[in-house]
Amino acid sequence: NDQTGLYSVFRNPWHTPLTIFIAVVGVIAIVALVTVAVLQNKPLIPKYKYGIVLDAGSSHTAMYIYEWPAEKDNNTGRVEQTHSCKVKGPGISSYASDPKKAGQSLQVCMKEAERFVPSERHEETPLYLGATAGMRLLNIENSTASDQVFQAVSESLQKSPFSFQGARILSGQEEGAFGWVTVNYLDDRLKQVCTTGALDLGGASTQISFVSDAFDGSESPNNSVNFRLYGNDYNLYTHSFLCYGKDQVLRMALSGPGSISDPCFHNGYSESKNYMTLYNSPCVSKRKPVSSPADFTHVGKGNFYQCQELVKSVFDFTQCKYTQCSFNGVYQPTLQGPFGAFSAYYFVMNFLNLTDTSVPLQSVKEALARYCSTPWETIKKQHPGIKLKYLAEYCFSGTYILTLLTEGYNFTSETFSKIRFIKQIKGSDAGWTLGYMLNLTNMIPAEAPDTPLLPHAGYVSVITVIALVLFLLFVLSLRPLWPRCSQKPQIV
Ligand SMILES: Nc1nc2c(ncn2[C@@H]2O[C@H](COP(=O)(O)OP(=O)(O)O)[C@@H](O)[C@H]2O)c(=O)[nH]1
Repeated sequence: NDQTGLYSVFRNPWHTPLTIFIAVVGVIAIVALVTVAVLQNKPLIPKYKYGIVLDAGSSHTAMYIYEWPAEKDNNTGRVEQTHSCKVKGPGISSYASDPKKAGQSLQVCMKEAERFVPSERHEETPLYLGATAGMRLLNIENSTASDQVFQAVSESLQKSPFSFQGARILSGQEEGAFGWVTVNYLDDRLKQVCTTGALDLGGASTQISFVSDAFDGSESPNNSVNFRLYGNDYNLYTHSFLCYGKDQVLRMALSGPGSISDPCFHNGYSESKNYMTLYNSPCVSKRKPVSSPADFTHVGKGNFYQCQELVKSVFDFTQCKYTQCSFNGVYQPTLQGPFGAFSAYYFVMNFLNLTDTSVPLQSVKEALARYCSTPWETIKKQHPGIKLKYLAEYCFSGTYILTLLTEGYNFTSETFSKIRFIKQIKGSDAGWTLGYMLNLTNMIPAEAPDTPLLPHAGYVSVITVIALVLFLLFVLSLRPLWPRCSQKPQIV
């Protein structure tokens, strides 16, 4: 008994086998809990999926490769453009007389895509070709030729290792709506009520798309597109003006009165051009004079204000059967919200150094007027690296853009400042291609996806803190077993 008593005085209660066992199991459990929480929620090694879209425009074709993390397909803002390739040569509609060449022209970019998309993903990567206004016009003019071009490009794309999903003409409404989806997706606006309008200027058509409180679709159902994205309903106004891309408007302006001595080209510019090539488009065929010479000399006289009047003459403001119209009798609700203007809007305004819309509209016009009145020789000397075809047209294109925005769409000096001229948003080009792919791959859900309560780092911290608290509680619960300072004198 005495012995036992002595032993109990010297015994460290932590050294009972049960306590040691519980302590070890407790520590292992906590370490395991934290490790599992960290590993389970750590983003896996990035594995990406890919999608390829070819934008067959009127003046050229461009290929875009998109990628997104394989395990998270439907979170906003996660699909990114990783590569783009400009196809050499003109748009596919220019190959009407030799369709095979349209198919061949795509091969260089398709080979590039094979290098940029990892080979184990080739087979499952969807590949789309969408054609816009150039092919819409060819289809109006000669539908057999348009079918042959599609046949040729489809055959060429089927040879690629990707999963070819078809080549087709996008309607103007789709082009406008998908451009709007792209801009708002990249801007992370799709979970919000306030969205950004989209202004797209091509060579053969132009699109305007925006959400307006004043528009419910009833006045002009053809201009209405309804979306349900991430749990929000959008009633989008969109219109595509065929023939109002800048290349076709240039033809219309040239074929009108005063076309030979042209205020939209610089003083000193003089080029011999062919009437046949000018009129070979359904946009201008009605304007063709009964008897015209084979060639004409296109002479510039560099006057912005006269150019503006000439450009205005291509718009019809005389008819409108709705409460309000933009032009050509097309309904347009009151403009609302910020706008992103891309494609040729950006190329032209960027070249002219006029992308800063905080500059008053009047000053923008004055700067363009000064540019237009600069002699052609001076312009060429100032910009030696620029393709002469583009260089010659910037005065016209800038004038057309300002006229379209202010006279056509009714932007005022105040609302003009809400336009942003953009090429890319967060590294991806603004245009219809991304929105088109997101739609076809069902990557934007109608309802908001369930988002985790906490971000990864926050989640791990909370788990760690809870584990520590549990451990402390556990240690405290063993309090009766803690060694105590004995009141009794210790016998040594
Ligand atoms: N200045 C300039 N213009 C360009 C460039 N790339 C395309 N464009 C012009 O921008 C317009 C875009 O046309 P595109 O996309 O082919 O036409 P869409 O099919 O009518 O949408 C055309 O008028 C082209 O000439 C560029 O790099 N610089």
